[in-house]
This record gives sequence, C-alpha cells and structure tokens, in this order.
Amino acid sequence: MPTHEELTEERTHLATARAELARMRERTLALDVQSGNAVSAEALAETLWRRARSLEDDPTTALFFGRVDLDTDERWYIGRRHVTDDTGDPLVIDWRAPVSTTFYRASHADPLGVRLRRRFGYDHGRITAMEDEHLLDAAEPDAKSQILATEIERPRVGPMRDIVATIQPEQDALVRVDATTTVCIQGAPGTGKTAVGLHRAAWLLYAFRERLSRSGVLVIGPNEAFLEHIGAVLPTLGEVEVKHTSIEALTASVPVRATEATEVARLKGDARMAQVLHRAVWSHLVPPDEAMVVPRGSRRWRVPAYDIAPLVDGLAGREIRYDAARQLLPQRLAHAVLVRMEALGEYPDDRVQDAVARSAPVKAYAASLWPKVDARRLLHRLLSDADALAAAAEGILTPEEQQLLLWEKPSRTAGSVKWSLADTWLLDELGDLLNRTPSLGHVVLDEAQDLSPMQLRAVGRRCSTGAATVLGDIAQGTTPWSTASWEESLRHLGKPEGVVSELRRGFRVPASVIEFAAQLLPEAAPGLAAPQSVRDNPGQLDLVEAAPGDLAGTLVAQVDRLRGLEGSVGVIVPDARVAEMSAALAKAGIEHGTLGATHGDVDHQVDLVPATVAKGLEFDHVLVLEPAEIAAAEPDVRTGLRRLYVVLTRAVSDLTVVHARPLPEALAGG
Ligand SMILES: Nc1ncnc2c1ncn2[C@@H]1O[C@H](COP(=O)(O)OP(=O)(O)OP(=O)(O)O)[C@@H](O)[C@H]1O
Repeated sequence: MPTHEELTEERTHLATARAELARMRERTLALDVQSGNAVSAEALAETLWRRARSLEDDPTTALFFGRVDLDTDERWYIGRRHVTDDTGDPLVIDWRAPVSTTFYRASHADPLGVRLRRRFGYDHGRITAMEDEHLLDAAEPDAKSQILATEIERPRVGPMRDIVATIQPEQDALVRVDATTTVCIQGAPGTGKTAVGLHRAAWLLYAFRERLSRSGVLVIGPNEAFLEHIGAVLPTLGEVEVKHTSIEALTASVPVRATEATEVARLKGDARMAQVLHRAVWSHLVPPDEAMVVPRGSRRWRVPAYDIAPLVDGLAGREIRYDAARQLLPQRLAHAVLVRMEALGEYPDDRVQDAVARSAPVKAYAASLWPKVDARRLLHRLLSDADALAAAAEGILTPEEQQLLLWEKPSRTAGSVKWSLADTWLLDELGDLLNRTPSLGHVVLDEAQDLSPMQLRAVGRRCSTGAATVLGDIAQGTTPWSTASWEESLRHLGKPEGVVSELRRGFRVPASVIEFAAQLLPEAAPGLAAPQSVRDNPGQLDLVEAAPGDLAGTLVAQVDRLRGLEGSVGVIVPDARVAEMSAALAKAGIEHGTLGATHGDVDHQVDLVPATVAKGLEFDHVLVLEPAEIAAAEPDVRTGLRRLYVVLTRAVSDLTVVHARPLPEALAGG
C-alpha cells in the first residue's frame, strides 16, 4: 500500500504537470504568426490553434493515470499527452509513446524491466487511490486491479469514453500493430472492439503523424446513432481530424429513394457484379478498323488502323482506369502522327503534338474508339435493357440472376431513376472503374460482418494504399449478406494478407445477462462462444410478462422504475412499435430521445431505440420489448435470433425483458 507521503508526492507531481501544461499552452497562444505569405501564415495559425487545443487541460480527467519505474532507474508517468517542463524534461509521457507499452503489458511473468507499476485512481481530477505492483518480485501474487474494476463497473452516462487508463494487454497488442498491417478483430459483444479500433486510430496518428495526417484516417460505422455514440472518443484523445462516416453515407453518391427485394440486393452485393461492371465498362472500346486521317496545313497525315490497334491495346492493358486512359489517347494518336512527320524530315516539337492531339479529327477519332462512359447512364442501361445486361453478364450470372436484376418498370432516363442502396454500391464500383478512388492512409471499419462483398470492395478501395482495422462479430451479422468468414471478407476488401485475431474477455455485459443471451448462440451462430465476462457485478435479469393488451402500460411502468436508477436507459423495441411506445412514454410524462439510423441523442437519460439501430450501442439499463416480435421482423429465423442477440447484449448493469407473447424457444428456459 502506498503511504500518505507517497500520495502527497504524487499529488504534487500532478499539480506541477498541470502548471507546466498551462505554461505550454500559454506559450503556444503567445506565438506570433509571422510569415510573408498569407497562405502559409494561415496554415501556421491553424497548426498553432490545433496545438493550443490539444494542450487544453480538462480538470475532470486524469492528466496521467500510471507510472512505471524501470530497472534502469528511469521513471515515467503515463498520461494523455506529453507534458514537459521548461527545460524540456518530460513530466508526463503520451500513452502512445513506445515506453508506455511497458505500462500496459508488463506482468509478473514478463516484467519487461518494470520494477514498479503504479495505477492512479481519480475522483473529479484529484488522485484518490494508488495501486502498486512490484513486477520483479516473483513472490508477489497477481492482484486484480480495483481501478480497472471501478472503471468497468461505473454506470454509463452519455456517449462512449476513451479507455486509455485501462487498456488491457491483449487490446494494447492490437492497438499497436504496425501501420502497414491490416488487422481484423473478431469479438463477442462488449469485448472492446470499437474501443480498440478507435485507440488504434489515435496510436497510428501519433506514431505516423506526418504520413497519416496527410492521407487521412476514416472511421466507418453502421449508422449515425452509432457515430454519435463513439464520436467523442478520438477528440478527447486529441485527435480532432479523423473523419467518421456511416457505411451507407460512404457510397451515397446519389440519394437512396428505393427499396428492393432482399434477393435482388443480395445479388447486387455479390462480388461477381464487379466482373459484370468491369466488362460493361471496357466493352465500350471499339477496335479501330479505319485509318485516322489528320489534315494539317497542305498535308493529310494518315495512320492506318493496324498501327493504332497496339496503341489502344497498350493503354487498355495497363493498370489504368477507363477514363484516365481515355484522356491519354489523343496524345498517343498525335504521337503516331508526329512519328510520321519526323519520318518525312519534319521537326515537330511538343506544341505540335499538343495541337494535333487537340485537333477536331483526332478528338473525334479518339472518341469513336474510346467513348465517354457515364456511370449512372451505364447502370440505368444495364438494369433496364436485357440485351445490354446479357452482354456484360454472360458466363458470370445465370439467366435467372440476370432476370432478377432487371427493373420491372425502368425509368425512361438515368436522371429519373430512384436508386436503391445496393445500386449505390454498383455506382461506386463503376466510379472506380472510370477513375481511381483516392486512398486514405487508414480505415477503421466497425461492424464489418454486415457488409456485402461489394460494400467491402468500396471500403477496400478507400484504403488501397493504406491498411485497415476491421472489427466485428460474426454472431451479430444481421444482413442477408453478412459474412461467414473473415478470410473471405478480407479478400473482398483487397487485404487477403490481413491478420485475424480474437478478443474474448467481455467488459460490458454482466454474467447473468450474457448467459441469458448466449442461449441463442447454438442456433444463431454455431461454433461461436459468448464473451467471458470480467465484470464483478453479476448484473440483473428481469423477465416481465405483460397482459396482451397492456404492453405499453407495462413498458412505461418499467421505464419509470429504471429511470430512477443512476445511468442511461435504453428502451429497445421492435421498429414497428417506435411511434406507439414513444407516444406512451410521452403521455406518462417520461422525457426521452428517439434514436434512428440517421440521428443519435446525447441529451436524454432515456432513449427509445428501434431494434435495428441498437448495434454497437450500450446503456446502463436496457429494456427489450417483445423479443418474439423483434425476431419475427427479420427475413429469416437465423437473422431474427442474431438481431435478438445484438439487442440483449447492450446492457451494462441490468436487462429487463417485457413480453406478452411467449419468448422465443431458445430463451424460454432462461
Ligand atoms: N480495457 C478496458 N477498460 C475499460 N473499459 C473497457 C475496456 N475495454 C472495453 N471497455 C468498455 O467495454 C464496453 C464495450 O466496449 P466496445 O463497445 O468497444 O465493445 P465491442 O466489442 O465493440 O461491442 P459490440 O460488439 O457490442 O459492438 C465499453 O463501455 C468500453 O468502454
């Protein structure tokens, strides 16, 4: 046990570090932007502003949360950011610095040179507890950290928080995987996949700041409610520039105004569609069969078709996009003319080649071989014209599949099409066939199990020159195209060399709740196990049967009970009942927010959550209404059970299930 003097010493160190942080910030703010050039002055001012922002001190969070004393006699305080005194000596080391690894990973079995590891417990920015481990002392037993336990057990309020103070060794190893490696993390609910993905983004930006802040880091999540839930984590870690997007928004180059049958969407999400579209685009090329004739001055230059064919083949054979190559063709044709001029003793220069390339006959000839292709018009034609589709899909899709793709009532023009979500995947693929999609430095893809192969391709081309962190749980796959194998997902992502790891320890769901939900697994996801809950609190499970006509009344009474407790309350209901239950809550005077795929809520203690929006979220107290109805709303039994598994695993403290219909069979014994 640390002594009172030691506690006082540590508080003094904290006060010094805070004062030095304030000094660093003042100095940054006092720096005058002096630059002769307005653009660079602006850039500099922006950098300084960002730096000043990153030096803001939040007195309610821990400036440092750990300390390691090494056998080399070095002592490091580990915290959210570097703090140095005015001689440049470090008072606090950023949790992402290499030396901080020792704090997270050292153990009695493998002390990594750590003599003492000290964890600090805080209350409103004041050190209130310390835990010491002497890792070189083989006789000292491994102790369970109370500070970690307190952090995991604390009631959840508001959006997700960072976990820098308590990152676990297996999580730290994944956070710090080298920047060029794509990692895929499979993990049951609450094992910290999202937390690891976000901390990995922050670590990458620290370790490879120059490269990644230029190329960018993107976090992709299932919907806007989820993005609002996780959106504060990176900014509190000082990373304000990481963009967040929902998977739908990623490919939304056109508004989505149509829905379609599941089997059509599934087929549009099939990777074979990429081959169909590839052929559809490149089949626009017309082999030259006439000579190109270019009048210039008094002469007419003639390049025979057999000399042009290799030029076209040369362009088409390269790893070049259709449109980029199309724009190169006039120059190639002009060059062929120049070669002929030179052969006859002329000395044309580059300007002549440019002029020839821009001349009307060359442009017209190039356009006849390599016509302009518009993605929307092409997709409109493929989905409305059976012959056009057959030409592109022959040998790739069966005639029945082609029939399935064709619209029953095609719109007259591409401009008036009501596109579906799956169409946006196809348009995105077409866009990339025409012009290469710029790649970011790193993409963190959450809830990746739900993506179709074509969506994975869309994500993959956005990190084609970078790497990805892929997070998900096969047992939580609830789309008709959700993946059965991470190896396959990685292949579609274009990262077959990606490394698959698993997280097993659950930090969210207490034992009684996870045991109840896990009864679904044998049928929902054979072979996958529930997390091993590391929670001390066994949690509470209440099954409340409502009289058939009194579902809303029972729900209101239970929510009223739950809101009297500390922490957030998530009321997860079948999508079709959101309006009814919201009205019932409002009538009873229970203030609440309603989450949707397009919006979250950070203001209310009580949130009404449509079952299909609950993925990735967590609440202290969860009420699930009518499980049988939630399951039945899905297109098949397995997806229904998986949806239930997702909604039943959102609780941190307790789960209340309100039902009038019998529970699904798998849960009935619980
Ligand atoms: N090392 C840790 N220390 C403290 N809290 C942690 C730790 N790891 C995870 N948690 C907490 O556990 C909860 C679940 O984490 P997270 O949402 O990242 O899990 P997940 O695996 O993405 O879950 P799901 O599959 O349900 O989306 C969060 O509240 C997170 O802060």
